[in-house]
Parts: sequence; structure tokens; C-alpha cells
Amino acid sequence: MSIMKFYNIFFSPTGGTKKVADIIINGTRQEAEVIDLIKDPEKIKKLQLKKDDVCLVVIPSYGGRIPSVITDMFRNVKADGTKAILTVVFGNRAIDDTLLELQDVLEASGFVCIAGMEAVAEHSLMHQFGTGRPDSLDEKELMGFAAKIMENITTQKTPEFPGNRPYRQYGGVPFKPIVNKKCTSCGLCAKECPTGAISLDDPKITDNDKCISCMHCVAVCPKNARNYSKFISFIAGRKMKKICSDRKENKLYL
Ligand SMILES: Cc1cc2nc3c(=O)[nH]c(=O)nc-3n(C[C@H](O)[C@H](O)[C@H](O)COP(=O)(O)O)c2cc1C
Repeated sequence: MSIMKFYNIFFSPTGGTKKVADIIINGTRQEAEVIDLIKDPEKIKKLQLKKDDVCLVVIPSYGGRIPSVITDMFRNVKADGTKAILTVVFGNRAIDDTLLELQDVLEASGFVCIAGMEAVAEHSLMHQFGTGRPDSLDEKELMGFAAKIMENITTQKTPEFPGNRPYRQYGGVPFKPIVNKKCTSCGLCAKECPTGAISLDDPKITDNDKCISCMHCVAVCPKNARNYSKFISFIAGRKMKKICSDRKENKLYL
């Protein structure tokens, strides 16, 4: 079977997910069209997919679930049997039901999910977990996973992904960005916020109900004017230490 087109579709608020996506694409040895769901949210809406296209879809796990915006982003995508390679990136705790939920979202749009991966990246809220990952060991392993998937690319079968339905309950985390005096109201954070939680008129105002704590605003701010409470991070980190400190594995589902 010939592959018409390969797509690298990722949602990466603070860059860890993108690192994993780039390593996997490298491992496939394919030229891929990039769809950055945050920088260019319009692109996915205009996507015309064919049956012999392949989409690598890479997203982070939030509370063992897919980030809530992902469902909406894929709602109007029409995939016509297009193959999807699912990858969930996590901060060295666990992915729980994330892969299964991503499978359900993609199948509802007409994708056939032919492979899946779990990959560790540095935790974007508690950087003491998964620090420096993906590292060179991860890179080697993920490249190997990608090569194995390519050997099997003609398959139409969906492997069994881990997780349960109904999915784990997730009500968000108490990490919300705080604005400091360095903010010049340039509006970059508001423009790029994936949930539109930051006011375009006054970027100092964030709607905490809309905010999914992805920390993209913190990552893109050119003035370092946004962050979250280090105190909350310290308390949460202490609670999570036991389950997040040992080195977690990357996994392949084929
Ligand atoms: C709101 C939120 C919830 C998270 N929940 C989990 C989790 O349940 N398990 C886990 O291992 N990592 C969790 N993480 C860590 C991210 O999955 C991980 O750091 C990922 O690399 C973030 O992607 P990014 O670097 O592209 O922003 C969470 C991060 C955030 C921001």
C-alpha cells in the first residue's frame, strides 16, 4: 500500500509533546505535514483526509484523560478510514484512560487506530517528575517503536489499548496562571490560549473556569509575566512524590 500523505498532528502547550512527536516522525522516516493544534487551530478544520493517509496524533494526558479541548478539535474532522497512530505523552505518573478516550474520539471521526504509544516527558506542572525526558534512551526506544509501526503500516487492525469506560473522573487541577507586574498586555498569551480563557482586551484577566491549566501562556510569554503558585506546586509535588519518582516506561501497542 502506498501512503498518500503523512501528518504530524500534536497538541503541545509547553513543548514536551512536540518533542515526542518529532522523535516519532524521525523514526518513521516519512516527510510529514505538521498540524500544530495550538499555533494553527484552523488547519485541522480544513483538513481533507484520504483513506491511504496516515495521521500521527500526539497529545498529553491530563488527569488520565485527553485535554478537554481535543474532543472539539476533532469533532468535524472527516477521516474516511484514514489510519491513525495514537501517542499519549505523560509526566511520569500514568495515562489511565487517555489512549482509550483518544481512540473513541478518533473513531467517531472515521479514523482507524492502527497503533498506539505511551511516552514520558517532563511534567509540565511539577518539573521534578520526568525531568529531562524524553532523553537519549527514550529517543532510541521511540524511534524503534516508530520503525515497528512502519513495518506493520498496511494493517487495518486496532490493537487493544489500556483503560476503562466510563473514563476516570477528572475535574481539573488547582494550578491557574497568575500575572505579575512584568506583563505589558502584548496579548500573545490571549491570542494563543487554546481555550480562549484569557481576555483579548485585557490579558491580565483569565477566566479560571475556561482555563485547563495547560501552561501554554506561561511558556509563550516573552516577559516571563505569567506563572502559577509555587506553593501549590510544592504541596502537590509532595503528595505525588511516591507515585511519580521511579522511572516510568514508554509503551507500544501494536
Ligand atoms: C493539567 C495537567 C494535568 C496532568 N495530568 C497528568 C497525569 O494525570 N499523569 C501524568 O503522568 N502527567 C500529567 N501531566 C503532565 C503532562 O501530561 C506532561 O507534562 C506533558 O508532557 C505535557 O505536555 P506539553 O509539554 O506538550 O505541554 C499533566 C499536566 C497538566 C498540565
